[in-house]
Amino acid sequence: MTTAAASTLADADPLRLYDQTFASRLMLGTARYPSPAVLERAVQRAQPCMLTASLRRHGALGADASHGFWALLQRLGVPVLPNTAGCHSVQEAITTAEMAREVFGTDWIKLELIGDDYTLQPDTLQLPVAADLLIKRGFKVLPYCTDDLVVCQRLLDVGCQAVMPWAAPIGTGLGPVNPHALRTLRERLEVPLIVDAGLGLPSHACQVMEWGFDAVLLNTAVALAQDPVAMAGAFADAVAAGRAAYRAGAIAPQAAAQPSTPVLGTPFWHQS
Ligand SMILES: CC(=O)[C@@H](O)[C@H](O)COP(=O)(O)O
Repeated sequence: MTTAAASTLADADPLRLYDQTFASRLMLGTARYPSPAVLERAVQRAQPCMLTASLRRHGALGADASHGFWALLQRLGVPVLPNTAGCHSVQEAITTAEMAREVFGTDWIKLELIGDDYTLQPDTLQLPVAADLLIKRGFKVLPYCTDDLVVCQRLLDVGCQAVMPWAAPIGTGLGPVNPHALRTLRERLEVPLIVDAGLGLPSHACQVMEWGFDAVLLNTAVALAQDPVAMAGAFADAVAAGRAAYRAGAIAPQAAAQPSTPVLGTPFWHQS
């Protein structure tokens, strides 16, 4: 953490995941940026709490680019959250996680287990199996999952201390396609919930933070924006605004109009 202890751990409202606290509630992916320089500036602007990195992509870059990418991650000084992107089986995910632990020097892992190549929907039946095995091997697992309540409960049953439901399929930018399911998760689960994937606009991020989600993880909406650095900043501001609104306590919407101009002599509303 660099900036004045990151605003005193984001004004004493840190994100708590496993045994660690983080000042920011934004996680950023590192793929698909126009250049490493743009990625670097976007990260500097957004000040995310974690950066995801794919071991498979890292390995596929070739020696020079791979070293360059690793040097960039180290220079940025943001904790790395390796992922198991592209894995389709439990064994593949475990092997990839073990390699990522060595390469990136961290026990954190974003568990991605793809069940359908067209929608990139997670394999929700195998996810708890993989999470269970990874936790037993000492990993801090953040599983990318759907917004299915029972799947999330199973992931918590095997020891995940947070879950990452999607807003929409990866890379679509659709925003929360099933608000009811997401809000049900928030009502029923008392663990950190991170909305991961499918966010397209800062207002999507603000919306889910207003609902009480603890953080968001996104990549495409920033990396493919016309100005990724400005968009990174817009998302960081939106996440902070949504969190502040959640903590401030919103009014309940109601159908009937009520005058907001005080009646003479009763300038303040008070409960009787
Ligand atoms: C980078 C990463 O972890 C992605 O797999 C993640 O799910 C982000 O999705 P979007 O690209 O839709 O934001």
